[in-house]
Amino acid sequence: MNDYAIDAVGLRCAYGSFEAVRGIDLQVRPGELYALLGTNGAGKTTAVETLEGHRRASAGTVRVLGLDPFADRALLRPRTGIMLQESGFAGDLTVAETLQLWGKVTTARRGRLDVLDLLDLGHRAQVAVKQLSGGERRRLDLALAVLNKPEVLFLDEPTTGLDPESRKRTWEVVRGLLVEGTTVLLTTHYLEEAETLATRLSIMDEGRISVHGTLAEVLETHPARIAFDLPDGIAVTELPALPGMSNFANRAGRIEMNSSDLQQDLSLLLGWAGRRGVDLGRLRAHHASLEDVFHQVAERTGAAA
Ligand SMILES: Nc1ncnc2c1ncn2[C@@H]1O[C@H](COP(=O)(O)OP(=O)(O)OP(=O)(O)O)[C@@H](O)[C@H]1O
Repeated sequence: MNDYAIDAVGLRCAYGSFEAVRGIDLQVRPGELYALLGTNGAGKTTAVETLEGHRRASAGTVRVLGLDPFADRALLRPRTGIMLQESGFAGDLTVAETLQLWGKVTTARRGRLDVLDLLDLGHRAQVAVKQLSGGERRRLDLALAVLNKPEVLFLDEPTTGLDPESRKRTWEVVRGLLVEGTTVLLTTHYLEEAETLATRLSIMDEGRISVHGTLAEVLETHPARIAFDLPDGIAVTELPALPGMSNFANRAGRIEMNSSDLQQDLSLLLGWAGRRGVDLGRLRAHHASLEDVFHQVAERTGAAA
């Protein structure tokens, strides 16, 4: 017995001879939001579907609230909420009817229309599902997923296709659930979403977890970046030696480099530019962002973001 709400060790999932998930460890603590990021086809959905109990792991152990999600599905399902990428609503039912139907299926404890108000859908309760906008459908998806006040909520790309306002509304709802103690496993392609909501995160690539930790831990392990335009009349060989520099590149006069000591390298560079009286055009210097880390993971295997 352990204290994790979700605990996967050495998880592997295969489609025939193709192994989509190649031995991942994933531990999510109660009440935290864990974001699973990854390149296209990295295996996120496959991993999450296994945690949801939709498919059996080909190797490794998986526990959700201490139960095996595949073998103990009947016990576990009422305690979890699942928002899939694609939902299959009956378009002719109204929003309220859809909610009532789903409430019966999941023996929802909440099971009433207040969840619609929570997601700003109260005024659409009597509208047929097929008449909802894309964003409203997504919000209805979330309403159904949280209807039974789940202890563990799986959100697979919950805000894809939503406008910024609806996305923020969704984040507020998710934050509210976290305050109530719900554990959330989120997959998303929006890095900002993970930065905003996640306690911890990991980045998957080709079936494996490449990077994991809190946002600060993930960023700490990656170098800062410096970029500027090579001043007119200056040769690359004249630039000062920077002790923390690596991955130096000259892209048609745009100089880019990593720096393991941003403050020191930047002060050396600016000191040199001052003495030479040259302008470092479009100078940019910044600590690693989640986007930088993501691109480095993707570049390692040439995967698309
Ligand atoms: N039913 C299936 N049969 C065979 N291969 C599959 C099946 N479903 C997914 N795959 C393959 O498994 C790999 C992982 O897919 P998965 O959908 O889990 O990745 P993902 O990280 O969720 O991708 P995306 O972010 O693009 O949705 C991909 O190479 C995909 O083509």
